[in-house]
Amino acid sequence: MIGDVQSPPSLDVRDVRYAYPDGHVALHGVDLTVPRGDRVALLGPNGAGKTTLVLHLNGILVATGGSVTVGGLPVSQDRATLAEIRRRVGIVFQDPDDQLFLPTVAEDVAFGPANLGLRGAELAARVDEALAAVGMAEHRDRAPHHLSFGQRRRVAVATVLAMRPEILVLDEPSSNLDPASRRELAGILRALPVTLLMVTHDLPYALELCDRSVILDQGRIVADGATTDLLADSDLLARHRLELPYGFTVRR
Ligand SMILES: Nc1ncnc2c1ncn2[C@@H]1O[C@H](COP(=O)(O)OP(=O)(O)OP(=O)(O)O)[C@@H](O)[C@H]1O
Repeated sequence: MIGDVQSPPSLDVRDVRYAYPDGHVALHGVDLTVPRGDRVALLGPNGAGKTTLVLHLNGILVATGGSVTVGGLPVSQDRATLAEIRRRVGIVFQDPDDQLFLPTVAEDVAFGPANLGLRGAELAARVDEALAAVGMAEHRDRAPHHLSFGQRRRVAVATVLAMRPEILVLDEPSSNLDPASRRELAGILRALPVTLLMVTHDLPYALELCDRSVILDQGRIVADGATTDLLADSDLLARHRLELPYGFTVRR
């Protein structure tokens, strides 16, 4: 998708630094801009700082230095701002069960927008729209714990979409999915009219969904470019402990 140059970027991370309370420095000055409508993969080996960075995007962690701006609004700990930032940044965590806790799918999807004050027909329309976007409309009255893992992941995506986020952040969206569910989710994600930042170790998934990728390693962005170029660079991948599946090659 082509970035919208008229509006502020969905995400603007400037020189973000973060040290955990034990003194471990996890981010050493990260810069990342994601224009509205783009899909970007965030790659990197275990311990690179990907989760730490994601937790800065909606103010769960507070940077030791630098700034994060979402759709032009700076992340801050001010209550009203933080509530708006959390609406704008929809994070889908790896385990859908962290996001589903109500008796029915529809109630789980309604939870966020109801907290924003939506009621009645407006709320119902929001729920229908989000469930339709992930192909789960027919399951609206089922119990989330009766669904398959792949279906629960889709519902978790719907809970976030129902907030009409500025940016959808997905943590390992393809993990634990069988090949058909993985492919179906890719189709769903590709069709969403939303800015997307996808954290993944699944390099073919990054290639399939994101024109652009960034590689984070030891708390620093070490590459930022076309996914095809990055994945075709075997030296770059090896330097940062990234591996394509056996037999999978990428040509520029
Ligand atoms: N609560 C914590 N206290 C101290 N250090 C931490 C804490 N959480 C993470 N770290 C350290 O910060 C660094 C970055 O961790 P992070 O979880 O952000 O990496 P990641 O790229 O998400 O890794 P993975 O791919 O394994 O999920 C690691 O060195 C990790 O050990």
